[in-house]
Amino acid sequence: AGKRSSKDFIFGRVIGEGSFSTVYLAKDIHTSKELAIKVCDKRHVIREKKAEYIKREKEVLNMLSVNFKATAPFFVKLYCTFQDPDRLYFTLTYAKNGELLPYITRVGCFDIDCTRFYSAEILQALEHMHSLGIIHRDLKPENILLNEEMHILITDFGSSKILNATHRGQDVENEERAVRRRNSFVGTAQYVSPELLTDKSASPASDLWALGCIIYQMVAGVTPFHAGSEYMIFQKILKLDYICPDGFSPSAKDLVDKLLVLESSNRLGACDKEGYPSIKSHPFYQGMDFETLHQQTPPVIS
Ligand SMILES: NC(=O)Nc1ccc2c(c1)=C(Cc1cc(-c3cccc(C(=O)NCCN4CCCCC4)c3)c[nH]1)C(=O)N=2
Repeated sequence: AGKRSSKDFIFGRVIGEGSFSTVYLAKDIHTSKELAIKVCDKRHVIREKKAEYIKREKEVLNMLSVNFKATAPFFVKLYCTFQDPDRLYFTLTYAKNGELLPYITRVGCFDIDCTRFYSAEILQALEHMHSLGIIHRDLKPENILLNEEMHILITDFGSSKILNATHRGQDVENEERAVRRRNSFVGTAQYVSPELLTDKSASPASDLWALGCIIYQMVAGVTPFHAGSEYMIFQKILKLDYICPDGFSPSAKDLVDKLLVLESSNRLGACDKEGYPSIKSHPFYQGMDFETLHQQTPPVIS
């Protein structure tokens, strides 16, 4: 098939809103397949100087589909991109059951089986992403989607970072640190790691911090750091000011306490060489078979 255009699709309702994109449910008129199409307004992207983020998202989505891993199929796919004079279009996987967030809030909090299963799928996805040098940097339940079979699909790589494999000299490091200081990017307040707030240096351990926040949220029904303003949330993060309420599973608390560590290199898994064996071997995941998660029937969220 030649280059696609918006004429190849029937656009339906809005199923997602980003700061400079809108996601529509759409149907491919040739195959009747349902898709999600992320549409970016070119003028808005240019005015907000976000072209770099758009390019990065496309690069990361292509890396993830070229390096597909059967035991970690936990990412939206990018099928094709096209543009017209005013907009950019990304055709992506449609996740029929939408975002993970409403499932957590609707039932108040997850039981231990659901928390173990869904945090294990997120960990499996992080292991694969990080093995490719990709850091998500804005991991949160709104960016974790659920397909028809209720398995996760991670999305929104607009804030991600790709670590380059080549060795960098100190001068490059200094220059990059200067760029970071100018770089205003931080993720979503409740899930942002301390290092992103202080010296803007993101590492794969920044996603492990977000995983800790998400596990806490699944067990407690609320995020560990919450306050009336982003500024107050940041203060709580930098002081590690959170508590696990009574009744919080002791093994989940032990795991959360080992991920929500201010010094990124001291987080559980941060020093693992390949993947995250020290997180996978934590008692909270006792008996979990990470390699076959995608073939397991997810526990019913109730
Ligand atoms: N920033 C981004 O990249 N955003 C993206 C990218 C790709 C993508 C994306 C967002 C998607 C978002 C999405 C949203 C939804 C959705 C929106 C609103 C309602 C529902 C819905 O009702 N689903 C049925 C399950 N509900 C869930 C909530 C409790 C009641 C039952 C789904 C389905 N898929 C998607 O399917 N594919």
